[in-house]
This record gives sequence, structure tokens and C-alpha cells, in this order.
Amino acid sequence: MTIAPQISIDDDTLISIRAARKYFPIHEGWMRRQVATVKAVDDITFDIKKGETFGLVGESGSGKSSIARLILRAYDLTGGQILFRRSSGDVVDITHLTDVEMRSIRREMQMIFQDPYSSLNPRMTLLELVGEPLVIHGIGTKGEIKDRVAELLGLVGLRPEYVMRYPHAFSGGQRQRIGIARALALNPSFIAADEAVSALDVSVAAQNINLMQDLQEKFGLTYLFITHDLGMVEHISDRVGVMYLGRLMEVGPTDTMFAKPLHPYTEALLAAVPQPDPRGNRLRKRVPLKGEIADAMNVPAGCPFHPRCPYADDKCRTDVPELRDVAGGRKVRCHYAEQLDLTGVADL
Ligand SMILES: Nc1ncnc2c1ncn2[C@@H]1O[C@H](COP(=O)(O)OP(=O)(O)OP(=O)(O)O)[C@@H](O)[C@H]1O
Repeated sequence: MTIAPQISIDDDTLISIRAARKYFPIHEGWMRRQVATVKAVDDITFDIKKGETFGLVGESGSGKSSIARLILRAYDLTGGQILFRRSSGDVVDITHLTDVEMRSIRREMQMIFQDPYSSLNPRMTLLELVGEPLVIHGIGTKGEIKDRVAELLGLVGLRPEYVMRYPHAFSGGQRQRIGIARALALNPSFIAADEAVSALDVSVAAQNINLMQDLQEKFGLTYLFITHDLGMVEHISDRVGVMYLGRLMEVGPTDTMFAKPLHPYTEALLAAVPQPDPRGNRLRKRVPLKGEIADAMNVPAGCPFHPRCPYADDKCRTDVPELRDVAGGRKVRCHYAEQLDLTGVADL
């Protein structure tokens, strides 16, 4: 295993993703000839800080889930590097670790999945579901696992006496909590939540978000929240990354980004966030983002967003903008970020 003291990451950083790429070859025909490449993640660089909630947003297919899978090494990287600070404090380059080498690191990184209905095996009891990570890692006797599962259920607000029940006996919100309990079993430092609450009613989703925030405080957890829901991101994230066609278009603190986006794509996404009207809880008319997201196999030349951008000029059609530093701990991938006076309420 590569312990990499020579690789420096900031003291407050838990995960550093550096120029990460994930390309999928697309094959066709009986000879399975490669006919195209999907650049699901293309030259992505950002850090996730210890104890923060990092929100990753962008339209469907922009590469959000692929990033989470790269961090958890469910996918191998096509290029780039991912560094992880272990609970011991050691910084590990996980980019090329084998499955065996990743095993002990995976205890510290967990994932909560989108659909609480399909992500739990219906034939397993809560004891088996929540205790499975402990069994897989050979931690504890039968009795100790049972006690730990009861404790975990208590942590997520489920009654410990439910241990012998099956998932079908629980509501969607409760099933999500079972998934959270399972994710907590090995005392991780990092949890990636991929659209974790999108399948739930608004009030149930809010309860589970609050629970996750309480657990974050209690255990010093770091979250990567992947979602389409910018309202939720604004509520829970310390920082946000905006993805488009495999590229990171903007990264920065949530409050400043929402108050003043730097990238036209961020502005367009924000304009589509429903706002309460002055009389109470009705929603403001949504301003749709014009045009379709481009085909991931045929990413436009220049800035990938240029065909949909109202501010694009010739330079945007030919030159790929770099992700560059901007004041206030922000980064943006737009040639004209400083000149554009964006507000987040534009009608594109
Ligand atoms: N295993 C795979 N093989 C081929 N292409 C893939 C694979 N996984 C993802 N892709 C493609 O990579 C791109 C990014 O997909 P990804 O699921 O990461 O996006 P996403 O932003 O998470 O989307 P969603 O919000 O719909 O979950 C898409 O074009 C997708 O079709």
C-alpha cells in the first residue's frame, strides 16, 4: 500500500481529487468494435474538506455518480489521482490500489444509495442487513454484532427490537434510515449519498436530512451529497461543485455561489430553483434551461456549455476554458466569469 507523505494535501482536506478522468469505451456490432468514448469524468480537480458537506450538482449524465464511484474505487480511474486521508492521519494515494489493499480503506468510506426500495435485500433481516459490513470485515462475535446493530438502529431513530424484521415492514423513509445505519456500522469518516432522499416525500426527506446532519455533528462525518435538488444543496452544503458533461464548471462556498454565480450554467441552474412567493409557500414560476444537454459521446468543442450559453462568442466555440482560481476560495471554468454580472435569476 502506498502511504504518501511526500504527496501534500491541505491539513483540512479529507479527499483530494486531481485531474480525475473516467472514460467508458462504447462498443457495437458482433465484433464489439469500439465506436465511441463517453468522457463521464474529464479532468476533474477538487478537494473535500474534513467535516464538510460537499454538494455535487448538475443535470442527469453530467458525471456526478461516476465521481462518487471513483472515490470509492468502484471504478478504476482512466487518469488522474485520488488521495484520501485515513483516520490514522496517513494520506494514501488510492488511485492504483488493488481490491485487497482497498479493503481496509473501504471501511472508512461508505455510500448511501438512491432508492430505499431496491437497495436493501428483501430476504435479509435488519440484523443481517445492518450487521453485514461487520460480518464481511470479521468484526465482533454474534452477540457483539447484535448489540452493535441495536445501537445503530437506535442512532437512526429505529427501535432496536425491530432487528428480526424484514425491509418490507418499513416505510421508504425508514428504509433509508436502515441504509444509513448500515453505512455507519464500520465507523466511516466519509459518506457519499447519491440522490439519497430524492425518492422520498418532502417532509420525510427533510427528516432524514436532519438526521444525517445530527450524525455528521456527532461523528465528525464528511459528506459528498449528489443531487439534482439545488434547494436541498443550498440547505445542507458548505461547498458546491457544478458539473456539466463530465467537467466541473464551478466550485465554491454555497452561500457566495448562490448569491452570485460565476458560471452561466450555474446561473441557469439557480434560475430553475423554485422560490417561495411573498405570500407564503407557493412556488415561483420555473425558468427552464433552454436546449438539451449535449450527447456525452459528442461533447462540443471549446466550452462544452457554449451551445446553450447566451454569452458565448467565438473563443468559447474553440478554446476549452481552464478551471481557474477566483477570489473567495472559488474556481470557475469560463473565459468571461469576471466580466459577466450574473445574478442567478437569468432567463436563458
Ligand atoms: N458503466 C458505464 N458505461 C458506459 N457509460 C456510462 C457508464 N456509467 C456512466 N456512463 C455514462 O457516463 C455519463 C455520466 O454518468 P453518471 O451516471 O456519472 O452521471 P450523473 O450526473 O450521476 O447522472 P444522473 O444524475 O442521471 O445519475 C453518462 O453519459 C452515462 O451514460
